[in-house]
Amino acid sequence: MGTVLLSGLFARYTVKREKGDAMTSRRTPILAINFKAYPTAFGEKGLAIALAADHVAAEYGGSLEVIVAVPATEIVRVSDAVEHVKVYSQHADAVEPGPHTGFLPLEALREAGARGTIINHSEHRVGLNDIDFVIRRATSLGMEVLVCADTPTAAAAAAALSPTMIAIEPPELIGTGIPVSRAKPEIVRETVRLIRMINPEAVVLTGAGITVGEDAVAAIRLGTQGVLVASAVMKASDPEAKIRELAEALARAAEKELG
Ligand SMILES: O=C[C@H](O)COP(=O)(O)O
Repeated sequence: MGTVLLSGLFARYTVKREKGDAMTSRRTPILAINFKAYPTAFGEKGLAIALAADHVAAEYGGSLEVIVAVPATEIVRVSDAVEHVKVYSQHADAVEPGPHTGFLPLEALREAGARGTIINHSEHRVGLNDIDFVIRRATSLGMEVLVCADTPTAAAAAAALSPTMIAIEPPELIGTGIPVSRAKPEIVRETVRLIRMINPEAVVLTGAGITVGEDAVAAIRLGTQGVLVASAVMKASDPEAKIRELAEALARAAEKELG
C-alpha cells in the first residue's frame, strides 16, 4: 500500500471522526447471493433464481435486504425483471468510460441497472488502489460497493476506504460447504474487532461455505450483519427454498441479536 494512499485513508478516517458520526448499528440483515459463473447464473436459469430471490425479498418487506450479484451479461435482464432485490455486478474495473476494451466502468454497470458492485472477490482480486478508485467513483455515482477480503487485516484496510459493505471470506472455505461462521469463527470475530476500530459504522458480511440457516445464524451471532453466499443457492435443487431458509434464519437471528 503506498504512502499516498495510506495518508489518504487516514485523512478520510479523521474527517469522519471529526464530524462525530454516530456509531451506527445496522438492524436489517443482508442476504447477498453471488451468482458467480455457475451454469445456473445465465439466461432463463439465472433469471429464475433472481426472481426466486425477489419473491423471498418481497415476503420480508424492509426487514431483510437481498442482493443478487449477477454476471455482467445478465444485469439488464435481471434488473428489468425484479423489484425487491438489489442487483449488483460481480466486479467493476477502475476505469472511466473511454478507450478500455473489454473493461467494465461503473457508469456502464449503472446504465445496465446495477445498484452496486462487488470488488476484490477472491476469484477476481484487484489492488487496493483499484478498490479505492471504485469506492470513490461509486460513491459519486450513488452506487454501493461490497469489498471482499480474505483476512481480518485486509478487511480492516478495506474498511478504511468506507465501502458500503465488507465481506470476510477465507478463500480455502469458498465453495466447500464448510461455513466460516462455524469452522473458523475466530476469523470473523477478529475481522469485526478490527473493523469496528477503524470504521464503526461499516457493514460486515460473513462469506465462504455458508450452506444452511444455522450458518447464517452463527454469522449474525459473531457480530456481522449478514452473509455472502453462492454455491448453496446456485447449486441447490430448489434455489427458492434455499434462499427462504437462509432468509428466515437471518431475519430470526437479527431480531434476536440486533434488536
Ligand atoms: O461470493 C461468494 C463466496 O465466495 C462464497 O461462496 P460459497 O457460498 O460457494 O462458499
